[in-house]
Amino acid sequence: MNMPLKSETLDAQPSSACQHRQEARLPTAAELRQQFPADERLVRAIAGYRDQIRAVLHGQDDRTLIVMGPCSIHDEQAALDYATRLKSLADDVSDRFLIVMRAYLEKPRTTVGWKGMLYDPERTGDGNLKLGLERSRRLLLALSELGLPLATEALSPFMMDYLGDLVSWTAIGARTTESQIHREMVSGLPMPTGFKNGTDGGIAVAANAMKSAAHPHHHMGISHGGAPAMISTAGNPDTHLVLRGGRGVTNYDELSIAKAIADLEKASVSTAVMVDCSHDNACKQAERQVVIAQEVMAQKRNGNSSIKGLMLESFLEFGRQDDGADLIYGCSITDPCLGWEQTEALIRSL
Ligand SMILES: O=C[C@H](O)[C@H](O)COP(=O)(O)O
Ligand SMILES: C=C(OP(=O)(O)O)C(=O)O
Repeated sequence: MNMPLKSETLDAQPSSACQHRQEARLPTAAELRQQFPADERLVRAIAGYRDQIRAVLHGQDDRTLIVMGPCSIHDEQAALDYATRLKSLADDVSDRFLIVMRAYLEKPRTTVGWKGMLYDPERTGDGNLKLGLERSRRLLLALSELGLPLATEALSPFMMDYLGDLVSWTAIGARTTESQIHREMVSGLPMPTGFKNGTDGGIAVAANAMKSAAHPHHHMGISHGGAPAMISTAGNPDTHLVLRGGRGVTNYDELSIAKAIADLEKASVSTAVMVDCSHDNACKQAERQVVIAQEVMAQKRNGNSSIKGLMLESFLEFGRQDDGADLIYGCSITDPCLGWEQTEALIRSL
């Protein structure tokens, strides 16, 4: 049975090829960037943010990198409101902390679920990548205009071609750190990148990922102009581990961090570590992030110079809600987040 095709479909496929999929044209990365361009001033600012993050990771800047913001963005206005507050806080604490906003547009799912604004901006379940790409790029431009460095999770290997010029730090998630395709992609990325430990808590996959991503690769891809291409990458020297716990076991305590650093040393990769205070470290209880962040910062103050950063999931309102009618403004529809008051109090207390 052939599925009915939506508008702007591609040329007819041989019948055996179209039984299980349909295709709809998307703008090329070059087209989207041309439609929503980043001006010279923004490009320079983003290059500067990336350099600052590198300096923290390589120990030339003593500040702590904090990647913080909503688990996912579903409402542009709420993201902008959050960013406005965050920018003012970031400026106040800029002598101690380099704050980067989580502007996560893609969500990796354990099985199925909403995959983020990029895929399904109207959350109908039908998917609309064309609109998702446009809204995502417009939002990243608007957030960048506020003067904040931005972070994403790089899930689709094609996303960075569309949006990567607006991103200062990115993560490869726990579910994809072992993927060769993601390691190849990181090898060609112009920004510092954190590899999460695996969902089982394993550090070796992240250490292997860092090794692989530091190397040049040749891989299949799509050019900015939209043609199939062999992509050749130079290797990314600015990767690091993100500890996020695994299988309900945390890994932010002194012993776990020391063990992770020893594993990184053994693998001869960077020992720079960021602790994700959420996910399995918080056992999905957002409020736990507060004590975790305080404990990790105490370890750093006590001399653990490998600890370079924290990740926090935070939004305007505490907790999470199921998607549907009558949504609470500024409350996560994926993982639970700290609310703004708690977030601000935490950062100032650190
Ligand atoms: O960060 C968000 C989630 O932890 C991740 O996307 C997995 O979500 P799920 O287990 O609800 O699918
Ligand atoms: C999905 C995320 O994290 P992890 O890959 O650690 O589950 C995230 O940070 O949003």
